[in-house]
Amino acid sequence: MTTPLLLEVRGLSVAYGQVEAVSDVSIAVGAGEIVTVIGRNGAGKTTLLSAIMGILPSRGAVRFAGEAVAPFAIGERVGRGLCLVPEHRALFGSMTVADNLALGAFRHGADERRASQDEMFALFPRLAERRSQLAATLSGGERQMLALARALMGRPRLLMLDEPSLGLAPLIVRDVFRIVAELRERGVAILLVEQNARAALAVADRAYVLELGRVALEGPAAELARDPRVAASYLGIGGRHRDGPPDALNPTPRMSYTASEPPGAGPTATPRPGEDKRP
Ligand SMILES: Nc1ncnc2c1ncn2[C@@H]1O[C@H](COP(=O)(O)OP(=O)(O)OP(=O)(O)O)[C@@H](O)[C@H]1O
Repeated sequence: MTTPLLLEVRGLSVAYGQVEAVSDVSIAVGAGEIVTVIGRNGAGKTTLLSAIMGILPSRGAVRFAGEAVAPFAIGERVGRGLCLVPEHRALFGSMTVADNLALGAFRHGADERRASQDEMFALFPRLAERRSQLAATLSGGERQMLALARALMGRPRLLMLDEPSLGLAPLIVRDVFRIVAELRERGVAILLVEQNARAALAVADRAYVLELGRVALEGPAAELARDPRVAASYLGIGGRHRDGPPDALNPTPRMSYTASEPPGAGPTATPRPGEDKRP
């Protein structure tokens, strides 16, 4: 990766009681990058984002913009430019679109808030048309747009999106991913967690495949999209459907690129503990 690292996660593990949902996960997001983490239901994607945000306790190291974030509570992480749009979108249904947006910039002064709102209404014209409408009455796609816009009101440096395509019609999904690509152009880095592997790999620069809480594959998104195991297990191409066995990429050798290797260097193995590194 040539861009400076914005987010660096090293050896992150998260347990619910005795059950480890995320195990020794290392991922990185460079400034201005879109990085996606794809995986099936229960792979640990939401848990990973929650731990990075400080919502869940974890072991391992998380650095954001060169600083270890462990001492910072959620609000302080937000203040530093780290923002999460959760899967359930967490809007205030009985408040208007405009008021939901204002909440996203509650730390900013009135002038900055107004400027951010104007910017959001330019980026999301449907929200501008519905500025006085209650959030509860919006369509699913509009709710997702509002959740995105509200997060952007805080002017994040890294936006973490948990399944933004969930429950949306294909045309709306296309709109959401178009906005995600546009955010990169505006300098916002994106960590995108998705089950919709096809759309996520199409928009992302780099990708990680999470299986049973572990990184099974990583590399440039375009290369992973061509990887026959990803195609078979996550894109429904070549025989095996994405609803196949839960650990579909294993027991084949775990292939990956590490963040320090140049893109295009070809797949390398990410060994599990006690497993040999294979070519
Ligand atoms: N609060 C909790 N208590 C106990 N186990 C949990 C809790 N939340 C999640 N888990 C378990 O942790 C594992 C990872 O869940 P997680 O929600 O992170 O997966 P996910 O990849 O985001 O799945 P999905 O795509 O369905 O949202 C699952 O086995 C899940 O059942």
